Amino acid sequence: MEQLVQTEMWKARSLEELVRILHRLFAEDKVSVEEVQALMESYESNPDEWLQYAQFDQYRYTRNLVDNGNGKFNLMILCWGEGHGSSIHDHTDSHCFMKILQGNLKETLFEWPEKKGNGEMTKKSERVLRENQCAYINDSIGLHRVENISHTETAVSLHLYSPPFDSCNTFDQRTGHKHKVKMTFYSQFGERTHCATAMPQENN
Ligand SMILES: N[C@@H](CS(=O)O)C(=O)O
Ligand SMILES: [Fe+2]
Repeated sequence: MEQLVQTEMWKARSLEELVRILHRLFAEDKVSVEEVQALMESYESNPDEWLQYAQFDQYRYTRNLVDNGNGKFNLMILCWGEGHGSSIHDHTDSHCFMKILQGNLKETLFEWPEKKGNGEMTKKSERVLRENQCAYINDSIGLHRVENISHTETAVSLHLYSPPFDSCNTFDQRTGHKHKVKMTFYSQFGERTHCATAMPQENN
């Protein structure tokens, strides 16, 4: 029998509703990247709904777990102080959605280095992501670095990773050498954790 393909357009009216719809989408066998991206973009950031998760550190960006997606995805809020950024990194073969909740973040894309990388990494593009925009990346698109380049404003972003992962590779921009790092949460469900390591920030 012929099946009708349903192309629903979701609108998330709150963070809670966003989480609910994400659970529904990820319970299916196949998940559409465009659908998740559009859904995340449809949520209009409301600080009252996410402030409880937004814990900042003085020295580096923090990762704060909001929901573990029934094992299918991790949804987290990242808090970026003025000038904070990540190293160039991959996403461990997962899908990565990144929505801006507050402020702006600069995303720089890089090509994967040659196997025996021994030189400056190739920059592909850069862009500034603004409030409510949702970007997408995976390892076949390339590597990226994310930075809050503002000296006066903090930034907050909402990231969804599927499947969840707790380590990734960082890359030295000058040499292309990679280094595996473990990533932990600064807080989980609003509660501060004991160990917390985010990616060390290179100073380029
Ligand atoms: N992928 C990074 C954040 S970002 O710089 O895209 C992380 O999960 O910590
Ligand atoms: Fe990333």
